[in-house]
Amino acid sequence: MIKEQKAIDRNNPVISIRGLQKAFGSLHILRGVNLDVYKGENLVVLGRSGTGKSVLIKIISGLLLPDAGQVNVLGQEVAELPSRELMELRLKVGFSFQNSALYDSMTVRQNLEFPLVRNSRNLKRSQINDEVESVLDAVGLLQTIEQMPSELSGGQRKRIGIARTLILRPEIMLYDEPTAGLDPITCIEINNLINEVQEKYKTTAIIITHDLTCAKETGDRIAMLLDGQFAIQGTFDEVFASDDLRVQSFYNYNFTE
Ligand SMILES: Nc1ncnc2c1ncn2[C@@H]1O[C@H](COP(=O)(O)OP(=O)(O)OP(=O)(O)O)[C@@H](O)[C@H]1O
Repeated sequence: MIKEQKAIDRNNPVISIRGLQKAFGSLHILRGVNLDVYKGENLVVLGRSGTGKSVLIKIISGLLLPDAGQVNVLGQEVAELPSRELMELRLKVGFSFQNSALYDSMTVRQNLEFPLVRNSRNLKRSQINDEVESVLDAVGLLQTIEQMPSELSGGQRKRIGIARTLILRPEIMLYDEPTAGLDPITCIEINNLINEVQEKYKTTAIIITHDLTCAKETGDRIAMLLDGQFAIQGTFDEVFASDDLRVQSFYNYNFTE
């Protein structure tokens, strides 16, 4: 099922990138990336392994510095922010890591309380409980609240990882390979969850994936990273109607539906 098209305000980018370059030694990964991500959209970034997708979202969240170019997130130039402002911006940018490791020695409740208590020190016990329960309910796992991570399935752990990012109510969600290593049914559940999060929390998201079903079902727009630049952007159908051979071979090797 292709995601329904929705109205997107293209005058209002929450992420705006111009001329972004990043190299590691002689390896030039990002070679003049331009990208706008608009409020409320799910943008899927596709690209072969090693093309720099994770590097891109690490730069957006201030975890890595660019070599050149502008990276504006929620109205601020990330590379120019003093550390305190960068910390504040990071709270608005939720990063759901590929291997969203939970603390094994803590219950689900404690795992979710941890970022909340660390970042919002003045919350009352009852507010913390409410927040934890609300976000767990949103990912459909309220019943696991007192369980240990080892008692959960891979898909459930992934959902709790997303809940842990959501609990700080970020304006932007960055998902790094959200369906990697999951079986097809669990992938569908995670795709649905990404769309539910967008609806319920009105987040803007960048979703990095190799999984074309995930791209089709979660992406309002797709951007393909090819040779260090976003050469092609559009809806899923628009991107894969391209006769660019790099796009065609990506499709043929990755689409399994
Ligand atoms: N901190 C770093 N130091 C040196 N090289 C790095 C660093 N981070 C990433 N790289 C290199 O940059 C390239 C792009 O890495 P990145 O993780 O962004 O790829 P990717 O497109 O996300 O790939 P995959 O789909 O396999 O996760 C790789 O060659 C990687 O080895």
